[in-house]
Amino acid sequence: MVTRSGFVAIAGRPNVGKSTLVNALVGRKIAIVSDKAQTTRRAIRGVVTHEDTQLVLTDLPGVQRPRDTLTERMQRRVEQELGESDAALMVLNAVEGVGPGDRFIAAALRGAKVPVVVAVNKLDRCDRTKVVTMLKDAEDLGIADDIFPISAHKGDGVVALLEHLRGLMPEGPFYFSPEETSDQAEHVLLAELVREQVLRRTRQEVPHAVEVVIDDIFQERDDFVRVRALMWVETESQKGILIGTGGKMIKAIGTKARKELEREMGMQVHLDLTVRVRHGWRGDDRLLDRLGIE
Ligand SMILES: Nc1nc2c(ncn2[C@@H]2O[C@H](COP(=O)(O)OP(=O)(O)OP(=O)(O)O)[C@@H](O)[C@H]2O)c(=O)[nH]1
Repeated sequence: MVTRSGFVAIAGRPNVGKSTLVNALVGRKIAIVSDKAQTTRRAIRGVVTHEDTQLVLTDLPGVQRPRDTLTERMQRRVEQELGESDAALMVLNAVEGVGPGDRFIAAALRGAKVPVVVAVNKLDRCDRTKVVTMLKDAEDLGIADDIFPISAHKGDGVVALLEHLRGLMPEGPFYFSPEETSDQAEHVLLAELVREQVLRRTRQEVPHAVEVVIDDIFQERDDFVRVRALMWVETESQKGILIGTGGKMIKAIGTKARKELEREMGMQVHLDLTVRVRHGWRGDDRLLDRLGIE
């Protein structure tokens, strides 16, 4: 059998629904979903294998103007990923319309030497007039001939998009065995599941100041595993918020995160959460390396 395989770099402003789309394409919970901007700090991949074609999806962090060390590193990663991809998929949010952020990303994609596809997402929240305007605006970005109206949330239009992307992949051997849906180390996925619960429960600067690292996974029995996770924050006050009055917050995060881990790992989980303060970790290259953030 002649197989096709390739990498699809997914770009788009924070919150347009990239993670939801990756999940819809892969059909499994891979990328974390949150209504807070910039959830995805690392490039998270999902793998879709269908018949003779394999797509490796790279869920890129939002392309943004560099603000601090971490964001500059993100930017470098975005450019590197585009250079190593076979197609780029830009996601737009039809509810918010095309804005300066989208044009900034479009400009970055214009230099890409691979086919660019645009997905206009969240159509379930738009009326007909808005959809027509949005498709026109998407076309006016001038980066893609192929524009797909979709609802990643409901799954509408996702199959057509997937079929189109499959057609863009060059001939080549599969990168992953057909059963694999993600190349992430298990601990990265588990850490993201814990962090998702932090994002859901905290406000303002706290969500983005928190990084979760899985410190230890100890399989005690076939059906029981102990997971130790460290939550790094930048200040004592953030630590206080995460722990909460009488430990209420950390308990709530831990309970929900444990259930998510149990679902992911398919066994009983004991989750041990510790909060640690690391002042200014965003600017610390050594710590970023340890956390696996490039
Ligand atoms: N109504 C509707 N909501 C959607 C759709 N797709 C995503 N959302 C919602 O939009 C929000 C952001 O979705 P994400 O998938 O986290 O967005 P993202 O682009 O990955 O965001 P970052 O990772 O933060 O850059 C979530 O609340 C999703 O449930 C859609 O098709 N329709």
